[in-house]
Amino acid sequence: MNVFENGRSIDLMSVLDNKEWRSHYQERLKIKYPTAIIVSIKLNIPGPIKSSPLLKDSYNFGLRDIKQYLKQFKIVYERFFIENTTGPEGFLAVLGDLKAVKLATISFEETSPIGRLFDIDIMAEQNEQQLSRRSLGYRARTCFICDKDAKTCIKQGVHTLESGYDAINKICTIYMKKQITISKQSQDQIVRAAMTALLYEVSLNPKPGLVDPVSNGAHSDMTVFTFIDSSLSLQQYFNEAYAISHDFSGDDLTVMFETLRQLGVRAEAKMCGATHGVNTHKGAIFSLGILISAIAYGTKIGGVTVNDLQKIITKMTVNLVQHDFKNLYKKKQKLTAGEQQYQQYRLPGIRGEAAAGFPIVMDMALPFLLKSVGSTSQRLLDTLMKIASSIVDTNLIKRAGSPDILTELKQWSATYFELGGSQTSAGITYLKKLDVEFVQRHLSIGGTADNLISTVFLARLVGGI
Ligand SMILES: CC(C)(COP(=O)(O)OP(=O)(O)OC[C@H]1O[C@@H](n2cnc3c(N)ncnc32)[C@H](O[C@H]2O[C@H](COP(=O)(O)OP(=O)(O)OP(=O)(O)O)[C@@H](O)[C@H]2O)[C@@H]1O)[C@@H](O)C(=O)NCCC(=O)NCCS
Ligand SMILES: Nc1ncnc2[nH]cnc12
Repeated sequence: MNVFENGRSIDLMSVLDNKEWRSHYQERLKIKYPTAIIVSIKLNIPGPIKSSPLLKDSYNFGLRDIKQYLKQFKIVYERFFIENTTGPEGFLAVLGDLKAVKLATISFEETSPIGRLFDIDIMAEQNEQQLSRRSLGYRARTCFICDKDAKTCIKQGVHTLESGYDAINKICTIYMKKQITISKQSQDQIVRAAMTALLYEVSLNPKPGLVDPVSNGAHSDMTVFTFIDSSLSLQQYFNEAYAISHDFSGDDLTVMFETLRQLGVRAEAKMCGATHGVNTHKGAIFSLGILISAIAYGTKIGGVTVNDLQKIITKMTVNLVQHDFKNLYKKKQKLTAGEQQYQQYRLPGIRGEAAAGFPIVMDMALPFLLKSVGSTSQRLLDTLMKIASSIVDTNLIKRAGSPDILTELKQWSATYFELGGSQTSAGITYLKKLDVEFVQRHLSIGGTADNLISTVFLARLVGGI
């Protein structure tokens, strides 16, 4: 997730003008609400980009939290300027003790994962000075990169803007993932969501090089019917994956994963039986199996956040990359594309994705899909191309014969979005053109399709599609 994406840079003059405007606004509120405490809430974002769609989302989520921290006080006025190019900000007038209000906002700053990005000023008509953290015995705000005094780091220019952006991205990504919760659902609901995801993905058109109801893309051995047969053959596996994980009571989640893998071997064989030997869903068997297993385990008692789901998955797959890729040179059988690419380029492929907790799906594609607008088809096409912007698709690399193809994939994705994506006829025409090019060059983005399947599955479970 890049929270600065689609953000516009502003100049120093605008920042200074905004500061003056804020100060006047505060003064006016102090006069209008002489017995209230005025709370100014803005984001603390270094650099020229102060606003973007995701920064506005982060602000809105944080605001909801701040109001929770202030719930014991009566709010008599509130006004927010979310669209300000200088960054979202707003004002509250609350009735209560100045110190108590300040302590509540400090508590938000210190305990909420997104609190560090917020700058909250408290003032009242009777107090000339703003109440500071220090005056209440708290240390000054810390730098979100190195944890030292923020003011010193800023003054001395200790960090690059890039490292600041990285830190902000991390804070926002974790925070957003904590906001997405998969509630406890029945085995049937989970399995249905997996089946839905498989069928939605193959029904989507136009996809570059992939199979859909209109075209077989760059796959001469598959049609949409092969995918329907393949999908239906997996229903029992999904049920089993859920059952073994729901019943798992040990602490070592790699044991649960090992059991799952044995089911996966059988599911792959069943898929091959249903498709007459064609690999339609090998990646999806692996990824959806892990997701179902982690959800079944994580929702035994109640809901699980996407952040916690990721933690479960990384515990399940902690040894996966080392285990699967050790001694490849001794292997008698022909190496798979994934193994061969690890040996040649050190690309960890789908195993690496799993071991990292599927970051493309959970950090990027899921929040993107949940926020996307338009018809189901438009939302899924945009999500597919979003995934294409950062995936290391080993299926594509295998077809192209080199990882250099990833640079082209990034560019295709960027051009698609520059043209307006699925919302414009230019974007759709471009996808159709890409499909023709993929077929001519015998390219396919099977890994990207698998990531879309995982994303739709999760979105379905959180009611986002
Ligand atoms: C770990 C396993 C999934 C398998 O590993 P393996 O080494 O056998 O496979 P990989 O080559 O690593 O590829 C795995 C499939 O994952 C998809 N994928 C690729 N990149 C990513 C990514 N970044 N994130 C997620 N998923 C990704 C991709 O699947 C799609 O492509 C399929 C078509 O591929 P292919 O068979 O090569 O067919 P074609 O392109 O048509 O080539 P030709 O036929 O023309 O030559 C399509 O089905 C999509 O699903 C990769 O294929 C797992 O199987 C495993 O654990 N294996 C170890 C043994 C085992 O325990 N097996 C039991 C199963 S749990
Ligand atoms: N629609 C599709 N076409 C080709 N390979 C895929 N793997 C997963 N979905 C696919």
